[in-house]
Amino acid sequence: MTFVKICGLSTPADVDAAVEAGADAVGFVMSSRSPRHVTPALATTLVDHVAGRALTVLVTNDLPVDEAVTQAVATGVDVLQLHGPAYDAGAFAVAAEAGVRTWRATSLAQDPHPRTGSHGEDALLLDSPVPGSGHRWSAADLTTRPTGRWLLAGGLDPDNVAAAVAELAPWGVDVSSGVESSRGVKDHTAVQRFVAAVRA
Ligand SMILES: O=C(O)c1ccccc1NCC(=O)[C@H](O)[C@H](O)COP(=O)(O)O
Repeated sequence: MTFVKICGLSTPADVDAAVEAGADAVGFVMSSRSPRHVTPALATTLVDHVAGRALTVLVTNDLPVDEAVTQAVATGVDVLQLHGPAYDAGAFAVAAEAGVRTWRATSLAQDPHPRTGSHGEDALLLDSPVPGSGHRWSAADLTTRPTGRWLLAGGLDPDNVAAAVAELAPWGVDVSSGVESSRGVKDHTAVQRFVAAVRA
């Protein structure tokens, strides 16, 4: 069964909508310039609200790795998603030394031949170059398809996700702006439609 992560949640009602729709994971973004940014206090509240009903993922692209690890531990998330070129293999080693499980988010522009686990990560998320933008990258450019635990992301929505899954057979999918009514505001009906489309 395809794993589903709904990313960029910022209220307890968002969490309930994702979990009740059947999402496997929920993501909380800690990135100063994101419309989905959550403070450490809010992230902790949201993780507590999940209460084990889904995997919790802290996502960042601009925190120094030490700070990201500190926040992952403090908020109690299951996984730290280090997103983009700021994080090299050394950064993943820092997280591993602290006992923090990681996912690595990259794009074909950054990493033309992405390989799950190349930085010691538990899963790979293949995204567009601008995270959370809804930009759809071309699967035709994917010459080497990752194997193992990899998630497809970037421009997915309830109407295109089934075809994307059929075409690329990823281990999982991730969505943010494709299930929003306006930037940073989750549309709970769209969340439900997205998960149902993947499951169907
Ligand atoms: O969503 C953000 O604003 C964001 C900001 C900084 C780093 C990562 C961010 N999102 C991470 C995700 O995993 C998104 O779900 C992924 O980029 C897909 O986004 P979308 O194309 O909008 O579905």
